[in-house]
Amino acid sequence: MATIAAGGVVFGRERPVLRGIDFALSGGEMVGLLGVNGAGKSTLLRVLLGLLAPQAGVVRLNGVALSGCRRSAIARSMAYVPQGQDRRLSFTVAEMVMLGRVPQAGLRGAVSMRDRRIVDQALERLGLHALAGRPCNALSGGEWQRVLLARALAQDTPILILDEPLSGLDYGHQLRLLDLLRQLAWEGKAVLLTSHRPEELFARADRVAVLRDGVIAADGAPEVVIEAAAMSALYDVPLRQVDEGRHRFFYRAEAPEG
Ligand SMILES: Nc1ncnc2c1ncn2[C@@H]1O[C@H](COP(=O)(O)OP(=O)(O)OP(=O)(O)O)[C@@H](O)[C@H]1O
Repeated sequence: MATIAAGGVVFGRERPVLRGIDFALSGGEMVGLLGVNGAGKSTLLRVLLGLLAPQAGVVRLNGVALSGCRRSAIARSMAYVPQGQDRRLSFTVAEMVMLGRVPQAGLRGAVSMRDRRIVDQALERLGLHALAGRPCNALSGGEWQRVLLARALAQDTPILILDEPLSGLDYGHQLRLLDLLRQLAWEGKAVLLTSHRPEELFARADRVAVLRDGVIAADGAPEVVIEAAAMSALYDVPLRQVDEGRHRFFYRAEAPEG
C-alpha cells in the first residue's frame, strides 16, 4: 500500500507558509484538505510531490526520503493535477492524455495496447470521448480541467494529488468527479484533494485535514472536523449546520446587515 508522509515540514521563501507539518496519506483513503485562500494548501501539495524542497523536515514516499528518489520514480508513484495550468499546447485531447503514460512507458517506448486501453478508460471516466480529437487550446476551462484529470488517471499511479479539482467544473461533473475519486480510493489508491467545499468533502472523504497558520490544525473523520463551530472559525463566517443522512449542510447563521 503506497504512503506519502510529511514530518516536521517547514517551508517559506519570503515568510513561513508551512511551519511544521505532520501529515500522512495511505492507499485506500480519500483525504480532503481545507484551508482559507493563501493558507498554503498548494504549497503543501507541491512539497509532498517533491516539487518544492522543504527547509526543514522530511517527506517520505513509501518510507524513503523523497530527496533521495529519482524524479521518474516519483512520477510513477504520484500523479498531480495542478490548479489552473497554462494550456498553450496544440496537442489534441487524446494526445495530451497519452502524455500521462510517459512516466510508466518512457518517452521513446512504443505505445502499447495497454497504454491505449488505459488512456481510453481515462477519457471514458472523464466523459471526454467526444472531445478526443479537439486541440487542447480550443477547450473551455472546465473541459481543460477534465483533460488534466484524465492525464493524471492515465499515469496510473498509486497516489493521486489534486489541487482544487472541482473548480471550473459544472455541478454534474463535480459530483461525478467526486464519485470517481471515491471509487479510486476504494480500488486502493491514495487520493488527496484540496477543496473549498466542506459539504462535498463531508459526504465523500474518509478524512479531512485543515491547514491553518502553517500547521495541520485538525485531521480526522469528516463528522468531527467539518462541524459548524470549526467551519465558522476557519472561514470567519457564522454558520449553522443541518444533517441529513450522510450529508451535512451549512448556512449562514445571521443575514448580513443592510
Ligand atoms: N510563487 C510564489 N512566490 C511567493 N509566494 C508564493 C508563491 N506562491 C504562493 N505564494 C504564497 O504562499 C502562500 C500560500 O499559497 P498557496 O498557493 O499554497 O495557498 P493556498 O492555500 O493553496 O491558497 P488558495 O486557496 O488561494 O489556492 C500565500 O501567502 C501565497 O501568497
